[in-house]
Amino acid sequence: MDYAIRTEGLTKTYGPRAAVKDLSLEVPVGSVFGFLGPNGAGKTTTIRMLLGLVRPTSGTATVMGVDVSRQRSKLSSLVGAIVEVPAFYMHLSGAENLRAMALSAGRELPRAESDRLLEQVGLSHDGKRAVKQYSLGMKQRLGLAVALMGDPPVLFLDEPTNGLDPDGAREIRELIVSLRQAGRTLFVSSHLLQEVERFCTDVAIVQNGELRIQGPVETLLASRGIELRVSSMDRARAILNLPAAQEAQGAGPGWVLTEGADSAVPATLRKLLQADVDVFEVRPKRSSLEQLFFEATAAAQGGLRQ
Ligand SMILES: Nc1ncnc2c1ncn2[C@@H]1O[C@H](COP(=O)(O)OP(=O)(O)OP(=O)(O)O)[C@@H](O)[C@H]1O
Repeated sequence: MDYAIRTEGLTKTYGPRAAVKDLSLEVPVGSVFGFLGPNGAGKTTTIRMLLGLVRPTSGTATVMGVDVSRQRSKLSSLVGAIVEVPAFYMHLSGAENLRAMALSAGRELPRAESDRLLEQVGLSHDGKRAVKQYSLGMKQRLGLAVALMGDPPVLFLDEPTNGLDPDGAREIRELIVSLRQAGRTLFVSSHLLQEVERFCTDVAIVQNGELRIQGPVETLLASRGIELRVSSMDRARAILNLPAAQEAQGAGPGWVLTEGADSAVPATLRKLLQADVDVFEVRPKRSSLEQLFFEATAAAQGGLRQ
């Protein structure tokens, strides 16, 4: 497995407090990696270290094989980032802003390239309008166009949908998926677990600067049994040998939960139907990131949280 980003024991302390503690991350090439955690968990500090903006207190981090502390000068061609909505020249157009930003970074941006960047972020038709007329979502997309200058293989987006309305957030999500399809790796920090579940391929959950869980979304949220909505819960439980009072784990009244894999569905249905128990719905019980997060953080707090 090739990793676009890898950290080992990454730590940043401010005075007596550790903002990030002993963090070891593995971000596969071509993934959309959700970096999740509540406010103050250490997400921004981690991103700043990975961008070479903050020096780690200890530990190592590489981006596309480049050590972020020792080879900082090589990082700029490898990464693009939006850490906050960038400060634009409000009276200039989107295209003019891109050219101005490129100039301030010491290079001329050919017209064809600014057109291509605007197209990539869905701003082709608005490139000539002044940025002061842009919505927050459009400004965020223009920020992404800035991050995409030089075509870096890795993009860092810190809370990219913060403050956006549902339409703006959806546009950013679609953009993230299309940027990944072009072969990039996207490292996306967020505290919005439900939202991230929709587009991330991999996630890490951090809390108080420490890693709680990481892995591919598909594996982490794998099926945890089968839920069936039946005409008689008592009889279904007796036939399937399920413990009584199982509602707490199931989806509520009328539903029973079996531990079988998806492949056990036909045999389970046959047993119930042969015993005259009607089955109205069958579905795999999947975990959600939210559930995973509460389980992971509760374990760290000695099981205090449900
Ligand atoms: N320059 C600094 N000096 C002192 N403490 C800091 C500094 N930067 C961050 N911290 C502290 O480190 C901890 C982690 O902050 P960080 O901003 O990385 O968290 P976050 O997960 O990005 O949170 P948010 O979602 O609120 O931005 C916080 O307790 C914060 O107060």
